[in-house]
Amino acid sequence: MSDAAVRHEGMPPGPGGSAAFMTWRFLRDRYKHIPPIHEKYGDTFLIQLLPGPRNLVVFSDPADIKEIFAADPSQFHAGEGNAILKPVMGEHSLLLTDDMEHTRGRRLLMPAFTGPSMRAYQPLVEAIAKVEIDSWNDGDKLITLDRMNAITLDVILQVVFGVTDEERLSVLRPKVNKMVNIEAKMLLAWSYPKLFALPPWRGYFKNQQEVDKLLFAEIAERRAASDLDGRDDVLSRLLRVGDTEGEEPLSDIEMRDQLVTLLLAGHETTASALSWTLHELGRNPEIQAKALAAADNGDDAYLEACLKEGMRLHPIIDFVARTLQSDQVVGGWALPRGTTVTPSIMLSHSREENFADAHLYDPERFMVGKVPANTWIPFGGGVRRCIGAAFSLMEGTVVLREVLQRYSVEAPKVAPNKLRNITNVPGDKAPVKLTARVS
Ligand code: HEM
Repeated sequence: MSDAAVRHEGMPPGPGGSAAFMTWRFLRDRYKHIPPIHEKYGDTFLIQLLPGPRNLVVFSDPADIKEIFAADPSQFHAGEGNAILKPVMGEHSLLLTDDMEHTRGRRLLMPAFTGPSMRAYQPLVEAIAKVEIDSWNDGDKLITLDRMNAITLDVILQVVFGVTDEERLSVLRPKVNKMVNIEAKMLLAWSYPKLFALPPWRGYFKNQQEVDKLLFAEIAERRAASDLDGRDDVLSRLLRVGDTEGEEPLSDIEMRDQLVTLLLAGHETTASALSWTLHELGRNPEIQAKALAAADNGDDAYLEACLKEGMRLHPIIDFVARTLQSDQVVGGWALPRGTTVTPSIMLSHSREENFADAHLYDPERFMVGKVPANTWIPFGGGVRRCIGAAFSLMEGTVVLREVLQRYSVEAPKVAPNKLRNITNVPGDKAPVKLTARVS
């Protein structure tokens, strides 16, 4: 038990009732169902979810969220909650591991995601965006989610995996696209392995084996490449780390698991953030006018603010989770071992005391020093904070700049939230009408 003071009796309040019904509501449309529960029960509440049922305590007060992110990671596990993804991501995935293996993965991966590396990735991201935008025309109805997904997939393949040869890319693209599309029914096979013998599960896993084969071949070839030291992609950087960090370098299987993790964690998330941002700019002409000027003047700070505000208003992932390995006092509540504590990103981002007129899209909030700590948390926090946060902000800013230099956008109607896999995407894929800008 931690030594923080207990301030409340028993478990936090919550809606009770059937766990099956709560689970169904949570999986189906939590964007609609969680806010009224928050309104009724306050900043901390308990919901029960299947299987189990297990207790999930949702937190939205910034002080409690700070406490969870700063807590001892050996007692607040994040990896075990993602175990369902093991058959795809692999047992060494950064998302799935805890304790020493997680610390090792983080230490080896981190250098590829810090400032100097970010600057090296920019020119290729820019080039990938330009190729996509060259295929657009004045007056087109652009399905932003699809087109942003095309860009972010190529960014992962070229900038992260380092595959730039067009012939290889055309083999990888459709296979990797199939792999990232993890529908709920695919997850069923992981609980009932006999399903693997039947279509569509058989097809999904055969495809995964083909992607793995290609990745192992790429890793082997790159290890032996004479130009490894001069290469800028993430895979090459990961192959170079090891000895200097005082760690065994990543093995081929670890490398494969981390690459698939970066693909699954970094592709659709960044595409959704971009799609929501273009949608909001298309709904707010005055803000868009500022963003167009920022794109023309190289004012990346304003473009980044547009992206951050898009992620605030439309959290791409709506909560993160930590499972208690021992009895703990969290936010003044004495919670038993096994409880899952979840900082709610969705509720944090909609707090009026932190974000006045929280329902409005207003990038100005992110212009230097205005957002209080632990209130804007789209990337989670603590030792598990998204390792790709700086990467996705760099990528998103570059793509926005390239798009807005060439086109203004107009969004016909408000897009609904839709959960796809675990990502909050615009339900109608956020179409916009493109108008070419005269340069
Ligand atoms: C808008 C884009 C993105 C969003 C909203 C996002 C969000 C998140 C969130 C909420 C977490 C969990 C953090 C926690 O538990 O506290 C996470 C973890 C992670 N993300 Fe991202 N992410 C994005 C882009 C990326 C990119 C581009 C990459 C890599 C190329 C990436 C790789 C990862 C990895 C490897 C983890 C696991 C970190 C760990 O457990 O130590 N993400 N991300």
